[in-house]
Amino acid sequence: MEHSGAGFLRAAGRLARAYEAAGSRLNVFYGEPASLLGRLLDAQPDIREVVVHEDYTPYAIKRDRELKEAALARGAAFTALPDLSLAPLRDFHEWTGRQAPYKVFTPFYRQWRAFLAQRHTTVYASAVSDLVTVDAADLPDCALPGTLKAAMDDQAGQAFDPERRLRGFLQDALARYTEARDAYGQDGTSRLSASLNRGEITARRLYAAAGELAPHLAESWLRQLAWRDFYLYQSRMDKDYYHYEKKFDLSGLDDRHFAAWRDGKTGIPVIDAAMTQLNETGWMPNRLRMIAAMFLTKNLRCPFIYGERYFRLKLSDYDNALNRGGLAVGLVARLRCRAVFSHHEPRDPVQKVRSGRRLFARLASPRYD
Ligand SMILES: Cc1cc2nc3c(=O)[nH]c(=O)nc-3n(C[C@H](O)[C@H](O)[C@H](O)COP(=O)(O)OP(=O)(O)OC[C@H]3O[C@@H](n4cnc5c(N)ncnc54)[C@H](O)[C@@H]3O)c2cc1C
Repeated sequence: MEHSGAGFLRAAGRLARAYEAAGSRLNVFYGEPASLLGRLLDAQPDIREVVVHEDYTPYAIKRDRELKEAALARGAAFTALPDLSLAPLRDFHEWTGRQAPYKVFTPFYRQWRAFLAQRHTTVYASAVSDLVTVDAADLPDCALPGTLKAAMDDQAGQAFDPERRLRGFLQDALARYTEARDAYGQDGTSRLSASLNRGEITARRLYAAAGELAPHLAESWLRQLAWRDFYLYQSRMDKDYYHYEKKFDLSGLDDRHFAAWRDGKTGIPVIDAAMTQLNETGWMPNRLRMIAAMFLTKNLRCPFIYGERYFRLKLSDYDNALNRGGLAVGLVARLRCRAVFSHHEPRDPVQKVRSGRRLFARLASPRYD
């Protein structure tokens, strides 16, 4: 199973055990979401409201529309909370007073900081023990299949606590973050992306904790959280975001070198080390994701969708909007705006990765010793 899927199920398992410890129950069903919800509401007429977290991928938008229809058809209210991003994106866009959405990061970032300074939404205060749950175990034919159940019951990483990781990072590592985040031989970033993406901790909590524990140090870290919001914003506002491959002509590109890239056999140490790290651990630091994606699309001239699909299978923190943003931005920028593309591109990429980046290559891939 994919790294990110397994991670999601393990996180769901941790949540189920937290409910159990609080004397209640997390009900998990397997099947087509809207039809399951309909069956659940029919079986439990006391449920008056269905609450979900807003999500912006094409699949999620369609799923949530169908869930809403199923709820309303049975007289239950439907509420979608906009808490995936740090700034609620619809409110933010209205607040800016703009017609056209931002397409460039820096002006977006300036307004985003100003918006948060004025209107930061605080973290929800409810704990698992505050929530009332029902026992819906008798809904027939919708138990998790065995492999998914096993992944949910897998207690590897049981002790992982995103809140503890967050506090540890803010107290011990944030002071070095600006230098360390691109020094990929070190472990200088928070490693909270997977927890954020599967909803174990929210961006709001990160923002609040940074304000409490290290306000004077947090700017360059908040800038990275702004990138996350920027891609989520683009994914909502840009109607082509999930369809660039249909919009642009990729016919001049080809996949001849994709297998070498995927298997870490390009002969360029830093690329091979980065891909080896990904293949063996499900992780790759941000700067290496940028370099590996650029190398695939620009140097090897491979369509970005190959890299996108491969990262989807392998990244433990895979997220559709962020992965597509990271990968497609090079392509779109190259087609629309050369200056932005060049900004990310080393002047002579092959030379630069060959000369300057051997340390990481040796750490992650001993065959380069
Ligand atoms: C090609 C490519 C693919 C990517 N795919 C994903 C993906 O599938 N899932 C994913 O979560 N991130 C993705 N990113 C963004 C980024 O690489 C990761 O979020 C980051 O490496 C996570 O490490 P961290 O939690 O230690 O981040 P930190 O440096 O501690 O940053 C804090 C948080 O800010 C956000 N963030 C940091 N850098 C970026 C960035 N460049 N873009 C957007 N958000 C960012 C993340 O949510 C991160 O957890 C991708 C980037 C590229 C270039």
